[in-house]
Amino acid sequence: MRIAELPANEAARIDALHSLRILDTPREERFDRLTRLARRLFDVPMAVVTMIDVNRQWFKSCVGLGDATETSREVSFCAHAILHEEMTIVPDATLDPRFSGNPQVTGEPFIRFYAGCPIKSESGFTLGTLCLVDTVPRSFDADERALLKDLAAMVEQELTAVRMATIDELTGISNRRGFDALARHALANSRRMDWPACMLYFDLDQFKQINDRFGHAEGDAALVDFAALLSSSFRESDVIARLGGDEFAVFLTNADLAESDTVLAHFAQSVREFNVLRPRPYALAYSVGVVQYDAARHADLAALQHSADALMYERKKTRRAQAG
Ligand SMILES: Nc1nc2c(ncn2[C@@H]2O[C@H](COP(=O)(O)OP(=O)(O)OP(=O)(O)O)[C@@H](O)[C@H]2O)c(=O)[nH]1
Repeated sequence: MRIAELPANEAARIDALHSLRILDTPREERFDRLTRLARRLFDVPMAVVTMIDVNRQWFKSCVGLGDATETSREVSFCAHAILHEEMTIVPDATLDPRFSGNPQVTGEPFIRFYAGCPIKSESGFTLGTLCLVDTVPRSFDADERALLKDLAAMVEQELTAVRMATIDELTGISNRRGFDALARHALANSRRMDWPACMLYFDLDQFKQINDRFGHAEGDAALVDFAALLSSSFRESDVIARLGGDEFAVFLTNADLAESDTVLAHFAQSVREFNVLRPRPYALAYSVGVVQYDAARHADLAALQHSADALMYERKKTRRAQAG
């Protein structure tokens, strides 16, 4: 078995993949219908949409592989397929030195045939593949190649649709819909693992004044700056979003109130430094409410969000009163 080398643009490719925020999201019918269709059209037992992450291949959708959601990158056929512009066809894996000793060939699920068509991001990075797998050797003619390419293009369209529906166009972080999906998933995970989780609800102070005094474009720039400060201060595993207007939220997994306060202090310092080092005609200021998830108080994510919003509003009122 040969382990695939890394693509030349690996760091930028991983950034592009992570910015889609699709990894570890739940299964979606829009992708499942394409893998089901592929399995039927090509009469293969397995069809998968994979994303090649740093150390693993993660399945956005798979039929015929049971409940598997990922494998290590080392044993991934698709880690090889993403190195090529054209699709990768392996008629018989036992005869291919890259794969003959692969545990997925020598053992379950006994892969023999593989066809993987690269899936690209809108910016042109190969994120993963749409692949077909069979347990018997087979050939793949020109018509079949064209058909697989068409299906891969449909997967790319769905990825674009997901991005457009879940990412805030101005700031590039998740929008409300993206936040709801990712944070709900993260909350379910925290409950299962019995981890603490916190919701942080931010609202910029006096934001309307930035628009009124310096123009809408400057207001937009302030929102972009704030989103970038959030993104650089929190972990990649945290869910960061612009919920709308000048409201932002962060969902912290495996963090209690004390840890949230530490992270928030670090964030406040970053904002202070930003205001000094990148002087704009105004300073960024915000109010924030932090609430730790408590199953007895919060029936669901919406209830948690509501508590954090209410607390933020209390803080804002206090700040306003103090400002006089
Ligand atoms: N530039 C810009 N402005 C926006 C955008 N979305 C909403 N706004 C403006 O954001 C402002 C939000 O107002 P508020 O949060 O009520 O005002 P504020 O001045 O921050 O008030 P406080 O939160 O009480 O300090 C409104 O004036 C909206 O028009 C956007 O995408 N870009």
